Amino acid sequence: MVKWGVIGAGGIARRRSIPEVVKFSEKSRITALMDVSEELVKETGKQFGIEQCYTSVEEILKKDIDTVYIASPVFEHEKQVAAALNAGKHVLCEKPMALTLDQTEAMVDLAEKKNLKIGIAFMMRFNVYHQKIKQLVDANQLGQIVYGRAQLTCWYPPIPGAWRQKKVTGGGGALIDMGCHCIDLLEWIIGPCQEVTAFIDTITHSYEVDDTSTILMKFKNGAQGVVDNFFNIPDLAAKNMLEIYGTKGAVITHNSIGQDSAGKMWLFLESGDQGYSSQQARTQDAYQEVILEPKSMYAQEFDAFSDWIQTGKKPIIHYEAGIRNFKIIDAAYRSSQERKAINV
Ligand SMILES: NC(=O)C1=CN([C@@H]2O[C@H](COP(=O)(O)OP(=O)(O)OC[C@H]3O[C@@H](n4cnc5c(N)ncnc54)[C@H](OP(=O)(O)O)[C@@H]3O)[C@@H](O)[C@H]2O)C=CC1
Ligand SMILES: O=C1CO[C@H](CO)[C@@H](O)[C@@H]1O
Repeated sequence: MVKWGVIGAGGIARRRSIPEVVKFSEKSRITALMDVSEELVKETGKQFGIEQCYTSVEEILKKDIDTVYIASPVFEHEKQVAAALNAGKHVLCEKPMALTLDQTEAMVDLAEKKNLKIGIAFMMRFNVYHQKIKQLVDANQLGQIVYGRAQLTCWYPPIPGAWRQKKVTGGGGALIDMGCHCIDLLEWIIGPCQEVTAFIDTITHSYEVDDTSTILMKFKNGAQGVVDNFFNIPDLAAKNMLEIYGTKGAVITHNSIGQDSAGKMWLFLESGDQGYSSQQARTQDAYQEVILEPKSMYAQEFDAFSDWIQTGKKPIIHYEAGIRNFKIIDAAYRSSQERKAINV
């Protein structure tokens, strides 16, 4: 078992990562927690049977842990990641890894210098439906991939003091917070993106970061893609869909993009070249539903990282995805400001 410490135990860590790792992980044991609130960290420790609970980064890093999961607000990542690496711990960092690309690259350089592992918590790659789609695409079952779309939205009204609602603490809005997952999924499934065009605005809420973002991606293999992220659509109104279309078929998911390890998926495979149909009659739903057993994304991402530490097998969530992701996000913000397409 790899011994993990958690820095920032109160938000997503308490809601999803800690409970799911404690319940489902096979290779990772959380043995220490840290959060700024003593009451919260002790309560969380009690809830999950974790005895070592601290309120300072220095304290937790002195303990006998192999690696840390950093799930504090984004503006804290840079210094906490550096502290962890300097203390000789491997790091799995929540997304986005930092506020800027420069900070992200500096973290990776430090990890390499220290000969330690660093990864980004893009847990959505482990959703069973996304894994299935990746297999179908890699096996050429959908033919040449021509289009992909990934959507993640939530209703996020102004909240006093919320770090996500200020550029200096969150790095940006809907795009960096939620779009990072969507961009990552499309690049992982379709391949590297080479050009981005975007419209990114704040049209509903009173905060400074974007609540409305649509980006158009052109991939090196010729495929095109759309990533749409909104903080101003009611939660139940959006299906958070992943759609991948190829010359031989397509897959569509509903609610597979998000924090739940669940979702629904439909697959259409063409049986042969049907020729051109001038009628365009689409009278029956040709899609078949694919039903898979959900598996905790958070437990899988921890275990893949633990495996990297124990066996050297590189996981699909290593730091390169974090750097690529930032380059595309930066290009998108620039495209929207300069009103032109940007090469990545
Ligand atoms: N992969 C996923 O599913 C998700 C990932 N995230 C990512 O996880 C990270 C945290 O987000 P989220 O959980 O929503 O944020 P929250 O603000 O809800 O929670 C973070 C926790 O860290 C605490 N904290 C604040 N400052 C520090 C500090 N200096 N050191 C340690 N802990 C601190 C907070 O305490 P206090 O509340 O008192 O400030 C809180 O308990 C972000 O990178 C975010 O993008 C977020 C949601 C989902
Ligand atoms: O990573 C994340 C997953 O989805 C959330 C919305 O549902 C985001 O806000 C969050 O930061």
